[in-house]
Amino acid sequence: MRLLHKSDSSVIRFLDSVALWQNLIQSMSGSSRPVVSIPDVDKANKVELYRALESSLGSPFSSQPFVPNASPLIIVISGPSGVGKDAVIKRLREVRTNIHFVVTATSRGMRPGEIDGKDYFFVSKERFLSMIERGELLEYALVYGDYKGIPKQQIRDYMAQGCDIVLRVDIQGAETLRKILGNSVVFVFLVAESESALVQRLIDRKTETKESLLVRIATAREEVKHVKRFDYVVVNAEGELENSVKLVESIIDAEKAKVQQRRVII
Ligand SMILES: Nc1ncnc2c1ncn2[C@@H]1O[C@H](COP(=O)(O)OP(=O)(O)OP(=O)(O)O)[C@@H](O)[C@H]1O
Repeated sequence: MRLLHKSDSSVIRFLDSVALWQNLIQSMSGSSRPVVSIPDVDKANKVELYRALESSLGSPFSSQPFVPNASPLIIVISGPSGVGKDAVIKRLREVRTNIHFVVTATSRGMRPGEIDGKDYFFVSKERFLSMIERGELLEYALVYGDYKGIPKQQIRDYMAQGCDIVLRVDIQGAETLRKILGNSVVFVFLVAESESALVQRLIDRKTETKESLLVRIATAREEVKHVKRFDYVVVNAEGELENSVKLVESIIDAEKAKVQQRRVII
């Protein structure tokens, strides 16, 4: 007597399934349908064989996709100041079509060079307050005296067109969205390879005063502790922007290949 190997059991399973199919075909040919002879695979042409298999199984082979199209995703990108959120999103939008980057509404005045509807939707404070009252915003915050918020309708409109949605929020915004949307959206934390790299990037950007540099770096120290509440972390290492974008693309692709898709209702 010989012990059954794993490979033996897979052969048996395969033979079982062949037998099952044979039984099925036999039981089908027992019905009123005429018995169809299937030509030999090495002799028949493809169409002939296809038709014969179809007739034997009793119904035309369906061209319907086995799996429905993946639902549109909402991807929330967050991370400390200066880590490269804007840079990653800008590149992502260049390399990937069918993505809509949500334009935030703000009550602050337009700065020179800014374009309404592209950089922000600029609205009056009164209009912003009425948007809050009517529940038109997914999330909003008062930042240094100005309101900023995410308009729901924009997300709905683009999702209805089949677009994936990218939201860029600070860590607090991500926490709020997690509370509102739970696991129905994907949370990506962008981080530099080290604190030192992050500080150098902020210095190189030349947009900050020494005071604001201190605030941003001290805040970043606290913010990196929040990484555990995110679904994915992407290290945007110095000079490796393309790799970071590729990783975000892979995250989107993997999410779309999930059997249990995230379903979001805004
Ligand atoms: N992988 C990278 N390597 C080198 N420089 C980078 C990389 N990613 C982004 N940068 C640069 O770092 C600086 C900060 O990036 P960016 O403005 O995109 O950060 P941010 O996270 O959007 O910051 P904030 O939250 O303050 O708006 C920019 O000058 C950007 O060009």
